[in-house]
Amino acid sequence: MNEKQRHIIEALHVRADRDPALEIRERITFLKDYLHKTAAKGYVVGISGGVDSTLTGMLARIACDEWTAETGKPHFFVAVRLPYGTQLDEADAQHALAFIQPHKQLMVNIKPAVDDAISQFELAVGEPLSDFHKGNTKARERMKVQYDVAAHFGLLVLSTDQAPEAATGFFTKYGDGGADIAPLSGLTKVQVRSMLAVLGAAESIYHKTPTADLEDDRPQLPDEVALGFTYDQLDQYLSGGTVPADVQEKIERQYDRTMHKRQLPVTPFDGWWRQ
Ligand SMILES: Nc1ncnc2c1ncn2[C@@H]1O[C@H](COP(=O)(O)OP(=O)(O)OC[C@H]2O[C@@H]([n+]3cccc(C(=O)O)c3)[C@H](O)[C@@H]2O)[C@@H](O)[C@H]1O
Ligand SMILES: Nc1ncnc2c1ncn2[C@@H]1O[C@H](COP(=O)(O)OP(=O)(O)OP(=O)(O)O)[C@@H](O)[C@H]1O
Ligand SMILES: [Mg+2]
Repeated sequence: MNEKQRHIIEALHVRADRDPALEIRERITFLKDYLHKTAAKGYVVGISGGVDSTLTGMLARIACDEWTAETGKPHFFVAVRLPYGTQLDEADAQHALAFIQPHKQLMVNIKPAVDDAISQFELAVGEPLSDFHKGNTKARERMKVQYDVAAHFGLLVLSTDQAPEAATGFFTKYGDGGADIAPLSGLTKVQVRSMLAVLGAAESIYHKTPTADLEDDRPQLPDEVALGFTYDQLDQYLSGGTVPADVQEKIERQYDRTMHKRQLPVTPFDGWWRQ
């Protein structure tokens, strides 16, 4: 393992030897501890039908149940469906909701807001926003809705970010990257899947192909196609293993290129970007 790989693994708190049952318990405790500290009434997250939000939602629902029982005060988890119009894999999102059993479910169609924003952009600039950039607008609109729900009900917004996404900056800055608390931090993708399996999710849920599903022109595009390497390879690298040299180079380049996404806005007092 070279120095760079060791640095990335440490910076992202990845550990290959995590026991799924133990991780479930520790992360639920973390979510309860933060409710205790902040006196928030619970948590909210967007449920897409993908593995990351399903695990995040399940941990949050259990944490809220336990904290309600322990304090005698009601705490609750709100799941928000945030489709852009009709979602092709809506059935998977419904399966995820049935598994999680959130205390409250909401559905906000982000299409009118996103379409309005990009048509006003086009009016102002005189050129259309690309389909790729429109994808990031969708992610930011989802963030906005989750913050509205959090403010209205006195909740905190959950991030679904795990180690492979953090390492590659594979999230929208201030979109799905914008949240209050990140309970899946440091987990590899296979650890996320194993935790869902231990929690009793159906195989169709924990084996679902990851997709950001942000582009109109390439619906359901698998993350692995967009990234140019596989989650297994990313997990392998983040677990201290060996991957083909070209993949290693791509991962490390992507990590460096997206350093700004793992920081607060750059100030004159920060040094990380000068290195
Ligand atoms: N060096 C630098 N220092 C400080 N800021 C810098 C910067 N370079 C760009 N920026 C800023 O960052 C912006 C680019 O970042 P950003 O807007 O995030 O956009 P970008 O990283 O270009 O795109 C987001 C990527 O994440 C993927 N994604 C998004 C959302 C969800 C998921 C998923 O897995 O579900 C995946 C998406 O498919 C895409 O590949 C620039 O427009 C600029 O404002
Ligand atoms: N259609 C959607 N409805 C509600 N929330 C969404 C939707 N699309 C994305 N999100 C939110 O954005 C987050 C980031 O998406 P991402 O694709 O990384 O995670 P995922 O869909 O949960 O899992 P996977 O990576 O396996 O697809 C989701 O976890 C979810 O909170
Ligand atoms: Mg997804």
